[in-house]
Amino acid sequence: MLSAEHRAIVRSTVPLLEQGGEALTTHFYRILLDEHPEVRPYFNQANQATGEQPRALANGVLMYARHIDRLEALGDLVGAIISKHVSLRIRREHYPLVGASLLRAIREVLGADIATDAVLEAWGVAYQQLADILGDAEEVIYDRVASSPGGWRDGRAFVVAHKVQESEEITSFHFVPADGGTVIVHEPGQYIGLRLQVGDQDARRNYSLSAASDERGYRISVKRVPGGLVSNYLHDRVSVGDSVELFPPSGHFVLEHNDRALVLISGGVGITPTLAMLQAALATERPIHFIHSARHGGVHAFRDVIDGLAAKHPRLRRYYCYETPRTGDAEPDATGFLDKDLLAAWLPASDAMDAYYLGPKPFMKAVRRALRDLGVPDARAKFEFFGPASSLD
Ligand SMILES: NC(=O)C1=CN([C@@H]2O[C@H](COP(=O)(O)OP(=O)(O)OC[C@H]3O[C@@H](n4cnc5c(N)ncnc54)[C@H](O)[C@@H]3O)[C@@H](O)[C@H]2O)C=CC1
Repeated sequence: MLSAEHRAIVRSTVPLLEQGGEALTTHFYRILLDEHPEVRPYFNQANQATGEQPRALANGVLMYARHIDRLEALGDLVGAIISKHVSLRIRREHYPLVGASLLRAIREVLGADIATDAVLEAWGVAYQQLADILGDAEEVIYDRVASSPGGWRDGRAFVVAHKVQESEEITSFHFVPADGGTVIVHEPGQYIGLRLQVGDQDARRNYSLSAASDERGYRISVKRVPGGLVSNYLHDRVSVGDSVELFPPSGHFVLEHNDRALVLISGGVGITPTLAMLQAALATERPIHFIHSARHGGVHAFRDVIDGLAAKHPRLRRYYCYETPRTGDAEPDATGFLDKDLLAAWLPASDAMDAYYLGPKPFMKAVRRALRDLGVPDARAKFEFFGPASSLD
């Protein structure tokens, strides 16, 4: 049971975590992955290398410690973590491994003078509280999804029904269940967990679903990431008829249904969830502004699809921005980086819209700043970003 004294100790470690949180979590991940190789499939090694994963965890730990007296203030962060865990099928038995590694890392990085037995005890109890909150919420979702029409628990075998090259670097995969059954209807914006055996490695990844659900299957659209284990394997080795294992859809970056104009702003492969959102919104009467940035025409996926929809639905306006167009590219609406001036010209009135945006981090930073400058309230500008939102400021 987390006592007032435990809470006080945890709170007092916040400044230390703020200074050294990343060093701590980098060390923590090293301990966890070295001593428990069985959890490696849950972590994308590319995100480890860039420091994204340790950073995201540092943020989570810090926010938790800061709000230990008022956990409800964590709001969206807890939902995002739970969604991520659910999509990778994190189980209760994983939490003690993480907890033990975290405590050891605290002791080794901070040293015994700071990380006293009392500090470690307080963090041990606090971590257990967090593990219980997350573990309980995750079990509820696993049960609910398993008992929904088309739902399932754990992994389910799917077969690749179509594989479609969408650009020089993005390829779509349509999966249908190997058992011939239906699938749970996902919300536009959600992602799915995929489990693959790549050589002797068991790998798990999330991919945004790039089409609205039709109960028969799912589509993801994957960018080939240089050096990426799973994306290259999918592009080069996975073909029609092959099997993959999927975990049920999850994620809370989802389209909110209302009458306001819908603004979808994406950069690169960040286009994927906006495609599912667009499809869903086209079934309503909402005006839609679809804004997409690509480096050039060769890597611009789904242009034909969007152009076709815009020709059919006059309330869909589409705008494309190419950073550096190549000779022979179809004409974009603007060149260079998407910025405030372009958005000002392309957006509807700021008080009558909901914006959703995602793409690479510098793009998201630029869009966030521009939307704020244009008077779009943060509550009307939603984004998906697996790291501290403050790092977008
Ligand atoms: N569900 C999710 O959260 C998803 C997230 N993503 C993220 O989206 C990102 C997409 O990356 P890529 O396709 O590699 O992008 P990319 O490198 O091809 O760039 C996409 C666009 O962003 C623009 N851009 C870059 N820096 C900019 C800046 N400072 N200001 C304005 N525009 C800028 C580029 O000009 C380009 O037009 C990935 O980092 C991925 O993590 C992608 C899919 C789903």
